[in-house]
Amino acid sequence: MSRTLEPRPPVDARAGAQGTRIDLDDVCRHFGVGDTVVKALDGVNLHVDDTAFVVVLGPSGSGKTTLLNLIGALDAPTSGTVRLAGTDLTAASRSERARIRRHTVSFIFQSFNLFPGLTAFENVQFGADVAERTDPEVVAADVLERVGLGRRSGHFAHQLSGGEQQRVAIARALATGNPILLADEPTGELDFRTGVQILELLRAQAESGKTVVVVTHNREISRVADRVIELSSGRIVADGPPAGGRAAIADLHW
Ligand SMILES: Nc1ncnc2c1ncn2[C@@H]1O[C@H](COP(=O)(O)OP(=O)(O)OP(=O)(O)O)[C@@H](O)[C@H]1O
Repeated sequence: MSRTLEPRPPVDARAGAQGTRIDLDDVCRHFGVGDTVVKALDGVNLHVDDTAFVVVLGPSGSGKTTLLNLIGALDAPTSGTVRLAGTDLTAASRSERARIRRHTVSFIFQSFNLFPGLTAFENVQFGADVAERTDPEVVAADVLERVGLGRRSGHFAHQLSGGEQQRVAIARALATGNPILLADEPTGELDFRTGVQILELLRAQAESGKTVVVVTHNREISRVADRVIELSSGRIVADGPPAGGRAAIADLHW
């Protein structure tokens, strides 16, 4: 019996009226290491109020992953407030933060992080299960098709190329239906051609109504962003559209 996918709810219906909003006010994240304090983030103000493809750029150690972890409710700031889709994460209970992780944000990692003992289909279904989607199997089949891997659904991670694994990881994130995608160096382990395909897939998500935040040290990737946020030593040192205007993905080189 073939089943059809229920119409996807509009982004705002799942995440509340403020859907894809990200708000950080005066955020510091300091780590005590022995006698010293590492200021991973130091007075960050950031407001993303529309769906967009946002690239956070900065050298190693500038605070990119720390920022992503705070936006994704995986970590809490030392001071300041982080609000996601209108919910103040810094005032939220643990269960409220868990709800945000389930229904608002999804992560994509540099090293894919697929479950090796699960097939591509099962990895993707996991995303739908965690987000408590109705009919997770139908959702998984739909998103695997959308990332062009419908025919590889029975394959395990070790049977897939790096680019295919990253597409499965993106499908797993999409299967949640969550409105905000956070990607930490998603092309870092891929060759240029495959990296470009992954960027195209991520850009398409922003164009279909999600907010996509990509952190990278690769300045070339920032050329295709709607907005580029530059971090240096835990501070935002630039925030705006790419210098020279947004480039087409086909014009990238690295
Ligand atoms: N748990 C921790 N304990 C101590 N210091 C930490 C911790 N997490 C991060 N840091 C420090 O905070 C700073 C920012 O780290 P972060 O990982 O956010 O940088 P990054 O820009 O993502 O770097 P990379 O590009 O190398 O991944 C670094 O100096 C790092 O060593």
